[in-house]
Amino acid sequence: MWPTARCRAGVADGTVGRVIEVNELTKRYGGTTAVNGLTFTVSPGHVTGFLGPNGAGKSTTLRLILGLNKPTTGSATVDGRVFRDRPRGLRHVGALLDAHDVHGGRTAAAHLSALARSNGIARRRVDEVLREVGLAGAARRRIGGFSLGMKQRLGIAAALLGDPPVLLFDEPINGLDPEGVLWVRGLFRQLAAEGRTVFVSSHLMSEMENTADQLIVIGRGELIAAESVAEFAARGTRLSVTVRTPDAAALMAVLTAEGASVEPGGEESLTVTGLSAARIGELASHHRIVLHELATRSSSLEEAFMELTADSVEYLAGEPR
Ligand SMILES: Nc1ncnc2c1ncn2[C@@H]1O[C@H](COP(=O)(O)OP(=O)(O)OP(=O)(O)O)[C@@H](O)[C@H]1O
Repeated sequence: MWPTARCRAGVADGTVGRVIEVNELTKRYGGTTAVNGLTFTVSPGHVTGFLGPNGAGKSTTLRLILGLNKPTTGSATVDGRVFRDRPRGLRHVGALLDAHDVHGGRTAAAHLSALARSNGIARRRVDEVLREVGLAGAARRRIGGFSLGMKQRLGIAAALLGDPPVLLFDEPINGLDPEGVLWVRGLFRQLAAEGRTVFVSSHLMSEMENTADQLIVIGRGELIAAESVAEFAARGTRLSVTVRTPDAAALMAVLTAEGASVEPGGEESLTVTGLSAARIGELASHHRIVLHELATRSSSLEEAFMELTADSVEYLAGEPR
């Protein structure tokens, strides 16, 4: 839970815009097109996952939303305006972009105090956010000695410092231990439940499926999907049936003749698509083929993500040695 002292002015007064709008956004670096004609909206009250394989353009898009880089064409706005034109800084949008991008010689408290001062934020927020992210005990330690997980927590503290209605996080789960991962998921959901806009990038669907309720998926700088997690999951729900039988060749012939697509696996198992488990059972019984296993499985969110982004994966590993 939030400390009672937590200020909520920006959130509670309802006057601060929370919608992120990305419109026909393109960013080129010389011959590299990092972002290509992206259009999407991120709304308050949700955790929106921003997914894409390595090099898809997620960090570039977040930097453009924050006004840290200029678009080649198109626009990225928060509350209808380019963010760098807004005077309220960290009190409007909080962001964790790169956890390493901090002065290692400073203490955690000094780092946050400097940010608070330059953004007109009360000093007491420094202690509040340090407590919130579990770093109160490390407040006087130099950041240079922090683990990646501690730096992520510090970056999250900095994002929360101004109690902003809009929050962006670039790969915040990297380096966190299991307790940290659970904590950060709960934190994001809590922030969204408070009516904030929470936009979180990741290259792993598994990190997002228990956290986000909306998804923006990109590949090679282009939009692949913008929908709820439930809608995204439905795309990938291609049912397959796993069958184990000592007579795999005979069953394969029967099922193929019925129009199913059958892939042989190890240990006398077959993976069948295009026929229900019930129909496979009937056919096996009719042909007196013994079954040792008959199980339906639906493809996971991770598989749906891999399928959808397969054509846009830039960096593929070779065959294992
Ligand atoms: N400053 C830059 N100069 C040149 N190319 C850049 C620059 N920033 C990003 N790129 C290129 O733009 C593309 C998108 O990079 P970006 O970092 O936005 O992707 P990402 O989805 O955040 O990837 P990752 O998950 O690996 O962090 C990549 O091909 C990258 O090499």
